Amino acid sequence: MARNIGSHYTAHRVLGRGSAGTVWLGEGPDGPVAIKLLREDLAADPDLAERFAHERHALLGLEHPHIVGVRELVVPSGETGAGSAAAAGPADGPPAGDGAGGEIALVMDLVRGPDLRTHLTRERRLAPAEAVAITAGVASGLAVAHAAGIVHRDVKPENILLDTSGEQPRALLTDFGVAKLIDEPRHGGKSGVVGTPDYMAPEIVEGLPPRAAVDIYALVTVLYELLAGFTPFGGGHPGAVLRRQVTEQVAALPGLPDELWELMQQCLAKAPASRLRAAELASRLRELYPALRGLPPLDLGDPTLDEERERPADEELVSAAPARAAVPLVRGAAPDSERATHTRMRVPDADELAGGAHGTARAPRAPGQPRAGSARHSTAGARRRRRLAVTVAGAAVLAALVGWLLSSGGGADGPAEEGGDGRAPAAEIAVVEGPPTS
Ligand SMILES: Nc1ncnc2c1ncn2[C@@H]1O[C@H](COP(=O)(O)OP(=O)(O)OP(=O)(O)O)[C@@H](O)[C@H]1O
Repeated sequence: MARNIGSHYTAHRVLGRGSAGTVWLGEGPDGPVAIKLLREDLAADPDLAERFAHERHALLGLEHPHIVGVRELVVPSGETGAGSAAAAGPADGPPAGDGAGGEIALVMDLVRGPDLRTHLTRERRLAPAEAVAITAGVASGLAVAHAAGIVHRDVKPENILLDTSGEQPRALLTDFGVAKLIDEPRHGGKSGVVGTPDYMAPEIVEGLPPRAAVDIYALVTVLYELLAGFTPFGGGHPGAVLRRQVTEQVAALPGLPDELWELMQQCLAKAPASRLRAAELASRLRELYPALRGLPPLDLGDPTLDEERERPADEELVSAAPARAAVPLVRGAAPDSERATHTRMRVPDADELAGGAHGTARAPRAPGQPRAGSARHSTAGARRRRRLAVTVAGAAVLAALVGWLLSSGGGADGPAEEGGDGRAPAAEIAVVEGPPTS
């Protein structure tokens, strides 16, 4: 049943769900739109509504062929920049944006086509030219955002939509600024980080404030994944992934032209200052594009075989995590026991922080050669893949925690054998698995 959103928009049916809310197919004065309605428990946070209202200008101001445009922001009445009022809908549908239900909704351009996760799952790996074209487009969108002082902070395949309505598919980055707004601490609250470990730049793990270079790191991680079918440091426990982000070097992808690989390595550098800026990344990728045309997807092995071998290890890992009361990904959210997994960790000492003994970065294999690690990065695994995101009370604490994690047994590749030593936990990482991507 249709519901009003603000005074100009109507939501018709659900297109998909994310961790922060539900996206609806809607209708507005200028035709079809997508409407992202934030979860009730998030929207009920007056600070969050205020932050969205405060960022209204930035959210609505980003216009670029590779960015999903935000047309309207509907926030509870009383907040600066509130959307227009309309009658509230029934409890089971999307409520209206008049403040009665306290809703926050982002009215966006409707993208006709799948998200990149869905596309990659279907294709297993993309041909270098396609992967590079997608990445170059998104990089050009990022360049505009970065020039406006906006860092995305959550670049990943789920947030890249493919418009397939034209002759050539066009990649568009969505969810700009949403991660930052949701992540910001309440007044007087603790600081924290929210992100998806596979794409999280090392400086975030180390507690530095996220700057534009984190988006470059994440985007080139996406490029790596499009080419390889798995991310450079993914697999297993999220804490282990975070530790690899900080300590391990990315494994080369056999069969990739040197120039492209060198570019990727530069953008995956641990030091943010070493990475290219978005505009340069876009133009360098476009320069490389003609030489890549006609190259087939990389031949790195059979992901189906990986799936068979790797899935049990992943499940063991989840069940090995100590059970705790559910802790939400997003601060203030209601726990969801069905999709939550958790781990808790103590602060390591200096020796432990040195880490490194349990390195788990995987070298790409020759065809047919099995790969140790998680099913999350195989294509078959991706079909069942649930996104992992991590939230940490105190980003600096995370920096210490991840170094400790593998050395004390939270690592992806040996969780069961290497249990904790019984020291009392002093801080924790809460891990929540998101719903399957639609
Ligand atoms: N502008 C849009 N046009 C068409 N479909 C969209 C649009 N924005 C999002 N969607 C679809 O809605 C679904 C949910 O999107 P949403 O951004 O809420 O979640 P997500 O990015 O998958 O996860 P999360 O928000 O947890 O990172 C996705 O499947 C996406 O393809």
